[in-house]
This record gives sequence, structure tokens and C-alpha cells, in this order.
Amino acid sequence: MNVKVKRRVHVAAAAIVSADKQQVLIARRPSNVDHGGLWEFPGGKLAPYETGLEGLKRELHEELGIEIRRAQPLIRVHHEYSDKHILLDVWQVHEFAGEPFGREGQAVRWVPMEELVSYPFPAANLPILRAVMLPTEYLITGEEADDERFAGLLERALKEDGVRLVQLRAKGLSTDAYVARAERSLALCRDYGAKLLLNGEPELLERVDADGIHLTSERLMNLERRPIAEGKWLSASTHNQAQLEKAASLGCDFVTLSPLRTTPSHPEVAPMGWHDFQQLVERAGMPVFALGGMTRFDANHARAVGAQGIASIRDFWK
Ligand SMILES: Nc1nc2c([nH]c(=O)n2[C@H]2C[C@H](O)[C@@H](COP(=O)(O)OP(=O)(O)OP(=O)(O)O)O2)c(=O)[nH]1
Ligand SMILES: [Mg+2]
Repeated sequence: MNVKVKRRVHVAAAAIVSADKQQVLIARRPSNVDHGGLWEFPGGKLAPYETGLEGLKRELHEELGIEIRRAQPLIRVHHEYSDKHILLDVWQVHEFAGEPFGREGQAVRWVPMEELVSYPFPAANLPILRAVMLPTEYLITGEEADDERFAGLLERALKEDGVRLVQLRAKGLSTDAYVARAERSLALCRDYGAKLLLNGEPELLERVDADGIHLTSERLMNLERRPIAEGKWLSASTHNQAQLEKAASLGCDFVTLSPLRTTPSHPEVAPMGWHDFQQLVERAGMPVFALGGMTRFDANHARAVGAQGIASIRDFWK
């Protein structure tokens, strides 16, 4: 029997974002290498004993002539190519010195975030594109009987906290009341350049042209295929490996994973803690927001263990 062991390749790559966070730098792979002609996030294979960030610093100097000043982990993606197993260790570079140019003759281009999806990338890159486009914080709205009070609280979070990703969660409302609240939330979110996801049946998007749908874990597990178009965002609540795998198989764009800590809203559920969380995130293959007792102070740690950031009601709803 001829068992071929695939090569394992650890690659560090950079999502270099402009100071206004509106653009990201990509490069085109030369036509004579693997995935030639496709676009990529600059970077390359780690040398023996190099850490991801060390390797990335070396690669960005070699490929673009820049020095990294400030970088933060963005996402880790495992992908099976036909000839190798690859780990893409992607960092978001917030600050650098020098003027980037293609030192190896490759094309290099600043691209507006929303145009990224129209460039051809290698197959492993889809989760990275999603991660680059998403912020670090995901606001889940609180239960609020009064529409005026609700709008005031949402606007405060958009304005004061700079929230740019919102899930409208309102279990207590009838469908019509939910739709009315969603229309109003959408207008507010548009004013601040934030994305709005509706927590409910996917068909809600036919009534409100929001940016996407957030599935409860129960809805997630009952679906056979992705219920909405690719151009809309699909997120889901997950709590374990099986749900993460289901989310991946449906083509969810990102998920929340909870509960990280014990919370007043779910006192009976055992918290998973950072160790188990990190292990689940490593193989998730999509951006994951830590949920359950999280505040913005936890965002850096969440990033450090591989997450996109944190999701919260309480930290933003005051
Ligand atoms: N840099 C980078 N590599 C990617 C991306 N997506 C993706 O699948 N890859 C794959 C392609 C390659 O198989 C591998 C990266 O290798 P590389 O060719 O950049 O390596 P390197 O810069 O060290 O170049 P070399 O000296 O080995 O020629 O990862 C991406 O976005 N950026
Ligand atoms: Mg390279």
C-alpha cells in the first residue's frame, strides 16, 4: 500500500490595513509558482524555529520592503491542498514603516474592503477574507419592550462605542413588531456604516433588507443547506464541536461560541473557559466571536487565542 504523507506547511501572512481601516493590501503571486496568478496576503513559509510574527516580519521585509510596527493575530486557517496540509497564520498589521512595493516584481494593490471578494484568491483564503471584513466586536441587542428606548441604546453603542456589527435579538416581539424594529435598526446602522444581522427565520430577509441572518444553534442544526445568498452574511450560535462543524458545512461566514464564562442569563450552563475555547477555535475554519461574560477588555485575549473578538449584550447595552 502506498500511503503518501502530505507535507505540512506553516505560512505566516499579513492583512495590512490602511489607517482608516477601509483598504487592505494584497499582492499577486507570480505565474510560475503554485497558485500562480492568484491574489494573496503577503507572507510566506516559516523558517525552522521561527515564530509566526518573526517569520512575517522577515517576509514583509523581503517581499514589500516594509517593517511591521504593530500587528495582532487575525485568524489561523488549516487547509488541505491536494499535495500539502497548510496552516495559514494570519496577522492584521495596523502600522508599519516604509512604502510597500513589489520587491520581487509582483503586483501589489490597496483594495477597498468591499471589493476584496471580487479578486481570485487560493481556496484556503475564504475565512481570511471574512475575518478582514469583520470588526473585533459584535453587539447583540438587549431585550427592550419600548422602541424609543431601544433606538436610543442602539444609537449610543454605534456612536459612543463605535460598534460596527449588530445582531438584532428580540425574542419577545411578534414578527410584525420585530420587522418594524429591524427597519429602524437598519436605518441607524446605515448611518454609522454598521452591519445588521437579524436573529430569526432566514425568510425575514425578504421583509427587511438587512445585511444577514444570525441562526440560533437550534435553527442551525435543523438546516440542510445555506438558507441565504452568498452576498448576505450568515452567522450562528454554537456551543460545541458538532455545531461548529455544522456551521462550516452550511457555509456560515462566522459564529459565536459560548459560554466562555458563566453568565446571569444562563447560570445553569457550564462555562468552557479559554483552554477549551482555543481548541475549538483552532479547527473552526471561520471567524469565531467569544461570547458569555465578555467585555471589550477581553478582546485582546480573545484575539491571542485565535478568535475574531468578543460578542456581548451587556458590555454595549447601557
Ligand atoms: N503568502 C500567502 N500564501 C498563501 C495564501 N493563501 C494560500 O493558500 N497560500 C499558500 C500558497 C503557498 O503554497 C504557501 C505560501 O508560500 P509562498 O510561496 O508565499 O512561500 P514563500 O514566500 O516562503 O516563498 P518561497 O521562498 O517558498 O518561494 O501558502 C496567502 O494568502 N498568502
Ligand atoms: Mg510569499
